Amino acid sequence: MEVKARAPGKIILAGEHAVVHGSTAVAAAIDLYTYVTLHFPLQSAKNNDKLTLQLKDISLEFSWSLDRLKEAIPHNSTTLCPSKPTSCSDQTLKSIAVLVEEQNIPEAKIWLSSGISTFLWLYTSILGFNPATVVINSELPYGSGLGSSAALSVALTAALLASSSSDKARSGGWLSLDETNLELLNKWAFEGEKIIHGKPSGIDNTVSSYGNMIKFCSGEITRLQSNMPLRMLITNTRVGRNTKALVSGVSERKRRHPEAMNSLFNAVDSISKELATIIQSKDETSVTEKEESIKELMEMNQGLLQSMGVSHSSIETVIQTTAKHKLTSKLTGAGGGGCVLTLLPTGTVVDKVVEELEASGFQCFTASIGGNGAQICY
Ligand SMILES: Nc1ncnc2c1ncn2[C@@H]1O[C@H](COP(=O)(O)OP(=O)(O)O)[C@@H](O)[C@H]1O
Ligand SMILES: C[C@@](O)(CCOP(=O)(O)O)CC(=O)O
Ligand SMILES: [Mg+2]
Repeated sequence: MEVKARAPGKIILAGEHAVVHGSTAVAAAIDLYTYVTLHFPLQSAKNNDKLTLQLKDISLEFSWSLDRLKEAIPHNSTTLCPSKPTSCSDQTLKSIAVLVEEQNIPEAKIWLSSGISTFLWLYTSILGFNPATVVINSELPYGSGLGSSAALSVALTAALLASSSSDKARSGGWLSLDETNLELLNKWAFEGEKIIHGKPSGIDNTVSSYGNMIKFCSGEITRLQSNMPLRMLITNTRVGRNTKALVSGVSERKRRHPEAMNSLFNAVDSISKELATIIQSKDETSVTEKEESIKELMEMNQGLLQSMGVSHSSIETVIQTTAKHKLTSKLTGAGGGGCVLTLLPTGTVVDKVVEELEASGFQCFTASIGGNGAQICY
């Protein structure tokens, strides 16, 4: 039996980092996905005593005996409760880290460790110690601000919950989830993000679960209906970084300068709320006027992110390059490298700016904004 799921990456239009500290943020799904396929062996099959993880686009495979997993991860199979999202305790995370270390991940790919830990926690928490081969394939760049960690947690959880549900009539295509299942999915995915992000806000897994565009503040979700064209150029600086470390760095700066940092967070909150209002507005304001306001809000948000200490010279190079073409850019996601968003006002011709950015070694692409959320396929 086989179950598939997919979940999108995302861009944060405004509010990253501040959203971890209770400010409003605006995010949208993009049409780059992480795919998860669960293959369950027949009872009679010889390999039905292990759990195998295949990371297709990275060409790596990991395998654990079910007995080894039972030793390390304290799950009582009789109390397995997929309907009750549970955090991975520090103690269990340490045991899971040993299971990951035993796999001898190549040094150059050691950044995978937290993703594999998330996989082990979510798999055993939702499906228990059952044999399977889990194949994961992603279109998203890793550690680049496009929410690959959230897409992993959401797609994996969607496949696991789908495989544990009773009605598995062949769907013949991608099916979206109902509100009840989306809520459960999002809560489990948030537990996965905690392992990778340390202290996630929840916006990434939420927009990956629900799709489209959302306004998010301390767990409160508002679905946004855009009433204007929004085209963004995404430039990957190809500078790797770690969201958990960057998020922790902002928290440390807040500990050292609480009042100043809270003022920054309040300013970001206002920017995100104004952005959401502009995107949804149906008044007679022209698209050009709305685009000019959005450019200004992006510029202000970028300045505040610099003050939080999460910009990077590569990001500044993209910003300066696009500014020469009268375009406005801001980092998206955790920063410190990763991806940069550039607003493309109606009628913008991007050839020249893309040529200049790629000549600097950056990778440019446009992704459609506000697509599907998590989907399953039997
Ligand atoms: N398909 C995947 N397979 C395994 N691990 C993944 C996958 N996608 C993401 N990850 C994990 O998530 C980490 C990147 O998450 P993060 O630092 O939050 O950056 P971002 O979410 O912007 O990509 C990777 O280092 C890896 O541990
Ligand atoms: C920095 C933050 O606001 C977004 C992180 O995005 P990403 O993992 O870099 O794609 C963290 C969070 O909201 O959990
Ligand atoms: Mg992430």
